Formats: sequence, C-alpha cells, structure tokens
Amino acid sequence: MIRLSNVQKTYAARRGSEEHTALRGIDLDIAAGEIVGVIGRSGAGKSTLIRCINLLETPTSGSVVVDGTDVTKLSKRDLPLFRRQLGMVFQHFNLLSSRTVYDNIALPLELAGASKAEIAEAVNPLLPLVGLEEKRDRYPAELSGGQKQRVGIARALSSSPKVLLCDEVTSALDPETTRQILNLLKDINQRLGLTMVVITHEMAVVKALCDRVAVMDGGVIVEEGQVDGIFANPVHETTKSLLADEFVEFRAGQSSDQLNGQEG
Ligand SMILES: Nc1ncnc2c1ncn2[C@@H]1O[C@H](COP(=O)(O)OP(=O)(O)OP(=O)(O)O)[C@@H](O)[C@H]1O
Repeated sequence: MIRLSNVQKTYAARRGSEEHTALRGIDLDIAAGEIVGVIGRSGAGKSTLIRCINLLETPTSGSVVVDGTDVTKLSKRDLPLFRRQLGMVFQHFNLLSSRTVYDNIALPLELAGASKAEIAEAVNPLLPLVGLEEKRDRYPAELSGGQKQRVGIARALSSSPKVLLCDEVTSALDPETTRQILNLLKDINQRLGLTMVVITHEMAVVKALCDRVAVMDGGVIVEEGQVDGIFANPVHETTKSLLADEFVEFRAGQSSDQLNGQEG
C-alpha cells in the first residue's frame, strides 16, 4: 500500500540555522491492512517521515508510492484528491472549538464540497463507531481528552481514507484513556481493513497496537521487524534503550500500584 524507496529529506538552511538532513535514505514497505509503528526519540525524523507520506513535505530525493501512485510526481491540482486517501490523527486533536462534534467530523467533507446529505451519510455511522453518539451536539470544551481524540479519529475517517496516519495520538492522554484509544484504533483497523502508520516514542504503544515496527535514529531506520520478534530479541542499541524506558515505566507503575495497595 505504501512504499518508501531511498527517501531523503534535507531542510534548507535558514537565517540562523544550517541545512539539516532529517531523513537519510529511508526504505519502508507497508502492506494493505497492516499497522506499522515508527518509533524513535525526539528528532529522529518520525514526523518528517509521516509528512513525506502525505506530502506536507516534499522529499529531497527518493520515491513515495501510495496505492500504486508515486505521489512525489503528483501535480498541485491532484494533491487534494490524493490527501483525501490519507486520514491524519494528531497529538493535540486540532479540533475547532466553535464547531460541535458532528461539525468537526464533517469538516473535511464540507471542505471537499460534499452535500448535506452526503455528509450525514458519512458522519452518522462514524459517531457510534467511535462511541460518541451521545456527544453529537457537544463542543470540544465539553469533552474529555479521550473524547476529543475520538472526534479526531472520526474526522480522519470521514473521507473514507485508505490509510490512517497517527502522529503521537496518545501522548496527551492518561494511561487508561490511552488503552481505550489504542483499542479503538485496533478495532477500526480490523473492521475497516485500514492501513495505519503510527508514530510514537513509546514501545508500549507499539506493543499494544502494531504488527510491525521500524525503529528510527538520526534519520535512518536502524531496526525493523515484527513486533513480537523485536520485543523478544532487540538488536540495535536504540531499540534496547527504548525498551529499557518501557521497563522503567512498568516498574514505576508497579511500585505505585503497590503503594496504592498499601494505602487501601
Ligand atoms: N521545517 C524544518 N526546518 C528545519 N529543520 C527541521 C524542520 N522540521 C524538522 N527539522 C529537524 O529535522 C529533525 C527531525 O525532526 P522531526 O520532527 O521529523 O523528528 P521527530 O522524530 O518527529 O521528533 P519529535 O518526536 O520531537 O517530534 C530534527 O533535528 C528537527 O530539528
């Protein structure tokens, strides 16, 4: 479904900053229906990678093929239609505060010129899918973080994309809400057969959601494979250290559980 071949991205020098190469020859194949995690520390190039898939950034060289089309060769005129095949979910939800849940979900369709009837046909089934039927006419300020992210997911699904790009979608959520949102994404993947690219800095997210993972460091993929295999036998130092973070968090969670147990 998605094939990145030798993708390089160099940001041009600006006043006060030198040119910076954020991606250094990325090769990555993502099959239809697969959930692939891209994990790395801050500055590894994860966001740049996702922005080269939806062409918010143009790769300096290399090719990005989505569903058989080399998207780096698309004309400006064809870009909006291409982008509609890719749903994007963000860390900070990016909802419009003056619009209800329904109208936020409808926004991409409205912008694409869909009629009211077409919008209703697309948005109404999404409300139960993300568990927001009761909140249809509420505004973002009246929602919890998890509910806001459900709106973000439904909005990304409204134009029936083939691919969902998720950028740190649980980083602003507490652990229980994170679990619920990851379960929702897994459920959507299974029901709709959507291909998903999941950017994260947390191995726990990869473990809960992804089939395969690519570990990035310094603009390259340093290790890649099935999630179970990578967890059982990490080879690269970056992978080992990201897994070690998870272990520390797990231990911290355990000791706070123990503390809670003592208090109870
Ligand atoms: N528009 C830009 N102009 C210049 N350099 C940039 C630009 N965007 C990103 N970079 C640089 O490219 C590198 C990769 O950035 P990117 O945002 O892709 O990393 P990331 O892994 O997503 O990090 P984070 O988790 O902090 O978002 C960083 O060194 C960053 O400073």
